Amino acid sequence: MATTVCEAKKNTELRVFEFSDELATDLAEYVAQLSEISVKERGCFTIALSGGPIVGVMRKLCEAPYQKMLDWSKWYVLWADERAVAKTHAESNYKMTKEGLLSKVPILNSHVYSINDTLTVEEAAADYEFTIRQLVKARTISVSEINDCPKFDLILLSVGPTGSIASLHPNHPALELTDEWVTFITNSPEPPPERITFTMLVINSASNVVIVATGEDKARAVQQSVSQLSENVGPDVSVPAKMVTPTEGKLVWFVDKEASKEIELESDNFEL
Ligand SMILES: O=C(O)[C@H](O)[C@@H](O)[C@H](O)[C@H](O)COP(=O)(O)O
Repeated sequence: MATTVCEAKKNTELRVFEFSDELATDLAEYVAQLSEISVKERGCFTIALSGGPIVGVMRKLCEAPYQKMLDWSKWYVLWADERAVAKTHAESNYKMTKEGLLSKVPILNSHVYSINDTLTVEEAAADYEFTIRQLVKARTISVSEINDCPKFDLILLSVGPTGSIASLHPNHPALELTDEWVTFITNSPEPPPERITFTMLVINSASNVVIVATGEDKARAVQQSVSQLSENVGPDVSVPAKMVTPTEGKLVWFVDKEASKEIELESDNFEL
């Protein structure tokens, strides 16, 4: 199977890859292009990452030509969600990112904004929102003209088997928050239970959102999230990934063969 690219609806694209290496290569190229555009237009590139397979699929950015080509000194790195554990803990998204990306490319330490792991999860969420407010105030992070929300150049997410994204899980009240930028949960169905997460408000205010789906256990979630992309449906809190519809931005799904098993690419839902 060659790489399949579908324009599922305006500003939403679905890319399906036969091999994981192809997915990683295309993702690296896509992130590199966004970085180049943002640095040219705004002088910096703000990216928010999540956990799961994200750092692994970004691996090609640490290799030639990107390792030397990208203007890493202009990158500002934050997390769309983080587990409330110490930064040295095996489950810390920061630790995973440090080992897989930050230690391999010349991103400035002063441009890396991790969660304060000495606070309670509730305090850490408020503290992280404050950090983001300062970056918005300084215009390091752009601002949405619609709702004054932070407008990240890229939010890079991975979908969970239930359709979760960041640490927003199906039917969780956090999905319906309309004021907060960052919130916390204490009952994540996936361990560890305490996490902080961007709200849908911030995710949907980004200039670009990427959702990565790898592995057969994501097939159902991908099908549920993308099958109605071409229709105008209201928010469906039972499938958080389906709620990702950037207001002024673009969404691209990077899906591997296994995770694409339940979608019918030839259906009327997609224009090939
Ligand atoms: O820190 C986290 O747990 C995440 O940010 C979360 O969004 C995760 O990436 C997905 O739930 C998919 O994770 P898996 O691929 O490991 O199922």
